[in-house]
Amino acid sequence: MQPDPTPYDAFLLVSFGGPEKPEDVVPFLENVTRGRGIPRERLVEVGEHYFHFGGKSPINERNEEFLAALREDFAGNGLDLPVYWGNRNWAPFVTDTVRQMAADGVKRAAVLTTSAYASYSGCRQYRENLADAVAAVEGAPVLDRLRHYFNHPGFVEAMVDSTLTALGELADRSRESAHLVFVTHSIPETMNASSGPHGGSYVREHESVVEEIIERVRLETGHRYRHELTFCSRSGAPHIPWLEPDVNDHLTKLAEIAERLGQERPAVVVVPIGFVSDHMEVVWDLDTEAAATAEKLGLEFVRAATAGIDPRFVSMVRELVVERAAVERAAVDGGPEVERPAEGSLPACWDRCAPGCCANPRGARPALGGAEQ
Ligand SMILES: CC1=C(CCC(=O)O)c2cc3nc(cc4[nH]c(cc5[nH]c(cc1n2)c(C)c5CCC(=O)O)c(CCC(=O)O)c4C)C(CCC(=O)O)=C3C
Ligand SMILES: [Fe+2]
Repeated sequence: MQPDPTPYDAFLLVSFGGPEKPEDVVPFLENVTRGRGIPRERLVEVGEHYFHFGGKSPINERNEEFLAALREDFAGNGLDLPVYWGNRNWAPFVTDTVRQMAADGVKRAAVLTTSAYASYSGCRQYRENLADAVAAVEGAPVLDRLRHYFNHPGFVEAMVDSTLTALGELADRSRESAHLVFVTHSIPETMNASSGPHGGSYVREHESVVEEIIERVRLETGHRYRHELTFCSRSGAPHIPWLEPDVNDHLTKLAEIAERLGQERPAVVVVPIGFVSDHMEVVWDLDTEAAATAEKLGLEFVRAATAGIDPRFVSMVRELVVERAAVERAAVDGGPEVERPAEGSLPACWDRCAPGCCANPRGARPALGGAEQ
């Protein structure tokens, strides 16, 4: 059966954006941090990460690969929707893309952001970007932001498999005693406290993904692995608390504990559940920095793959579009209840955010995709 995309006539992927060349790095960082009170030293340091890779972030190429995979998946499954792409911080900017969509006659589009979890940075700020774009473009299409997918089977299963594959890369003798070190982007504690409709969603959603992966890996291997949720890419002023432990500190602690107990140092599998593709945080903070920390500490280190263009993750996007289309049709014609798959302890995420969900620390601004729309 052909999937029915009605009421949608387009799909829009919204992402973070990244620099393409050395001259882009400083203006990109200015876009990201405008009005955010990030210390200059931190910007210089992060700039170095980009210069280390020739001034080019991998994120745009990863998104282009993802878009190509989406187009192929949509076409192969009879979902006849044009696919667009816009970013918050670098070209193609969301507003320019929305202008193009209006020019192409798009009336209503389903929108996926590349962040899987609730938080101001990963949710409401994108909703503000969408509101800004719609306000700036005459005749802009209606934009429906799709639900967060951290617990969608397409994401969870891709991450379970990448974890199993990474475990398989460890030496046989170190496998069972290995630690799974889950990693996501650190955010200020206050941003976690205001994430989701009642606060704390950012950490809670990650914890549910961690538990689900641990349990699924146990079903596959018969072994419940020791694990921890850790954080990377801390930014901001030093006196402002951000989520911890930092991944490097955690690796250091694992080595110290082994030392104290007179045990062999454990192998570690780093599982980047907070990042959907190999962008700068993954290739720098994990593959470069955390790998060097592990090497210095004498810990065997493997980094699990990100969801990337895993076919289940790609199909998930199509399934979310078709699901939301059915939800929107049912709201109009009272059609049957729509199945909304989700794995683990939390239900499928809401489609429209409640008022105040992932509150803006700088005060309320217009945001699309709220319950009032
Ligand atoms: C939750 C979250 C996600 C995941 C959700 C999502 O995907 O949106 C994310 C993604 C990303 N963050 C990225 C890059 C940066 N993030 C920064 C700064 C910050 N991130 C924050 C949070 C998040 N960030 C926060 C609270 C700040 C402090 C400033 C502020 O309050 O806004 C800075 C400034 C320098 C610094 O402070 O580190 C940079 C350069 C890139 C691109 C990487 C590439 O180029 O491949 C991506 C995908
Ligand atoms: Fe970030």
